[in-house]
Amino acid sequence: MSIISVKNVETKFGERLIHEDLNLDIKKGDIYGLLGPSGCGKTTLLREMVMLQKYSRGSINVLGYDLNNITHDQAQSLRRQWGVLFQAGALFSSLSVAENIALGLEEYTDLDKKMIDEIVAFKINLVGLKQSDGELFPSQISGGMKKKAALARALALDPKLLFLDEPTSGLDPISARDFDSLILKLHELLGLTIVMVSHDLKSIYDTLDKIAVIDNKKIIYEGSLDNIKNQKSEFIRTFFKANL
Ligand SMILES: Nc1ncnc2c1ncn2[C@@H]1O[C@H](COP(=O)(O)OP(=O)(O)OP(=O)(O)O)[C@@H](O)[C@H]1O
Repeated sequence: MSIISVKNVETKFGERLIHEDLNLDIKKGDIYGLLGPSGCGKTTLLREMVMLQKYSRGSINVLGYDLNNITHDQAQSLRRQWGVLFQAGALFSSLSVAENIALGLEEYTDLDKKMIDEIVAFKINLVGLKQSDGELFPSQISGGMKKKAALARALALDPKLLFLDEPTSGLDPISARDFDSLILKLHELLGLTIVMVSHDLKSIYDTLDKIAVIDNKKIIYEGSLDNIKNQKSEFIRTFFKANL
């Protein structure tokens, strides 16, 4: 069953064409990677899937909703069903880790404070942080802890779908591998479908089930990593050189 279906999507910024006729299908339970050279439009596609960016042609269907024909209420309901961990979506520096995680629960639910506190404590534990970390502010925690806190925030509303934009970028190799393990654990534990943009080859091989490679405005490959070695693209050959 497709959780996300992208059909003939074209994206333009002014006269500049970024995507031309993109087609891809993400199945329930996949950990699906969007790869490609810098500037090919991976983040833009992710932003289109979560309604933060408009495309100029084609259609995107997410969890059964056609994003071209969606009411305000349906869009709100859809936003509750996914979690997002974007590079730019940093934690609010004036709020503690726990307050950051509680934000979505306060905005989208009418749960009382005691219930919200309990859910926040559960999510802190789920991502492998200590309860005492919840009282700290973003400036007081490491890069790896910030990613975990942002992940706990993304998971606050028990999403079915998780969008991650270069989740291991900026992390040292140990923290990056730790984050990969966490993603795999959460995928199994929560039955999530995960869409991830990544440049991290180790992370790509350790976590992804399926990939789409965008290059020169098009999807030049969609499939498993096993078949990647048969592809003739210059980007694929250079990028995967170490593993071919
Ligand atoms: N809001 C915008 N207005 C104009 N151009 C934009 C906008 N957002 C992105 N772009 C351009 O679209 C292209 C694709 O950007 P995008 O961030 O999606 O690439 P990417 O593949 O994620 O890159 P990277 O791997 O470096 O993060 C870039 O050339 C970027 O400058």
